[in-house]
Amino acid sequence: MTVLVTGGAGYIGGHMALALVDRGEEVVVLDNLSTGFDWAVPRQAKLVVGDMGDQELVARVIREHRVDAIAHFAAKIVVPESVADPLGYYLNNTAKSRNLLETAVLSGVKHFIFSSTAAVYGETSSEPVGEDTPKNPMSPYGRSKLMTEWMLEDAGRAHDLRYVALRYFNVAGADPAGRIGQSTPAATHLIKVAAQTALGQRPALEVFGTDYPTRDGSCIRDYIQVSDLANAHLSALDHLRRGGASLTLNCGYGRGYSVLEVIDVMKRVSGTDFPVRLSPRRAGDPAAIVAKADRIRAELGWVPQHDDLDGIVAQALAWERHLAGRARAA
Ligand SMILES: NC(=O)c1ccc[n+]([C@@H]2O[C@H](COP(=O)([O-])OP(=O)(O)OC[C@H]3O[C@@H](n4cnc5c(N)ncnc54)[C@H](O)[C@@H]3O)[C@@H](O)[C@H]2O)c1
Ligand SMILES: O=c1ccn([C@@H]2O[C@H](COP(=O)(O)OP(=O)(O)O[C@H]3O[C@H](CO)[C@H](O)[C@H](O)[C@H]3O)[C@@H](O)[C@H]2O)c(=O)[nH]1
Repeated sequence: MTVLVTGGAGYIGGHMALALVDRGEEVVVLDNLSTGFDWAVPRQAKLVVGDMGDQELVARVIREHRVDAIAHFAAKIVVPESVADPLGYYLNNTAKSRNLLETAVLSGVKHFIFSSTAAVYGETSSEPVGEDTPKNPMSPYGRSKLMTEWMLEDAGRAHDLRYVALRYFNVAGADPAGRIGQSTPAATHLIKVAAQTALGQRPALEVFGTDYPTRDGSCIRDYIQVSDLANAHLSALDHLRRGGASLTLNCGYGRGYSVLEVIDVMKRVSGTDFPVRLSPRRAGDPAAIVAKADRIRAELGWVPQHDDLDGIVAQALAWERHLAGRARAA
């Protein structure tokens, strides 16, 4: 039995590939390396460089590696880019996911895990956000993901395929053992950008909006550590292999931190008082989004191990230092 990890050369897929090989699973990664890195794939996993929408290639990989489950991470993930290039996002994230799903069904793969996102909810009035909250995605990125959830739901009803769709909240941190982390140089995620600023790689950290209706005026997010998230996928895989029913679950800790609170933690953990600029709101940012996080614990028995913002920030910082060392050595 082999798990096919699409997007396994990327940030979160790479942590999943690592979590799988760490517990002795056979893993094949399929990645087109558009934002991923071949060196991020664990050496015990096989890397196939190619496109997840290429049905001939995917069918061959499934056959040759006797794939029994697909963990589908491959996607374009930058919200403002999706606003500028919606059709590119619908092609890569929705149309190619359709192809992948069809290949899975035709090839007899019965277990499918999908990387969805809290971006499917959009601006919400309820806090924390439960899985049944009405979906109102604010960007083509969020819509491209919601459409894939719908395809999964329909395909699951029509075919012998069960799935777990995991809606990640804000993913951050790195492998606690320091083997991999978030490596995209132009990443826009707050904790990564704050780590780069603390190391002097950026002149200042911008706070996008301080006039939100929140406790300190800045946006509130639920930051989930990336290996905890990978472990949630392992639990999802075990659930499906046990014959469990299809599920759609939030992945978050159920607690929110504001942008200003995250900055304080980064300053304290790094010991650097880096410059911070108060800037206007960034388009498309909801004021607050925090997971209602009980369903995943009940359904999968998932128990987070790294629910600690100081630790998450320290991991992000350590990984950024590692990347700077790599760049100097290159
Ligand atoms: N990072 C977050 O905070 C976050 C939050 C919610 C959901 N997600 C979802 O998690 C998944 C992984 O995100 P990430 O942060 O690791 O991003 P990432 O950019 O690091 O990883 C995506 C990987 O997919 C690959 N890829 C993209 N299109 C492909 C294609 N057509 N064929 C083959 N490979 C392709 C890229 O090369 C890359 O390695 C995505 O589906 C994303 O929507 C991420
Ligand atoms: O330099 C920065 C970067 C971010 N922020 C703020 O920090 C918060 C978090 O922003 P991120 O860019 O880190 O994350 P988002 O909440 O925008 O989005 C992330 O989580 C979403 C789910 O909630 C989606 O899945 C999306 O793919 C993923 O990037 C936002 O209020 C943003 O305005 C800043 O103030 N300055």
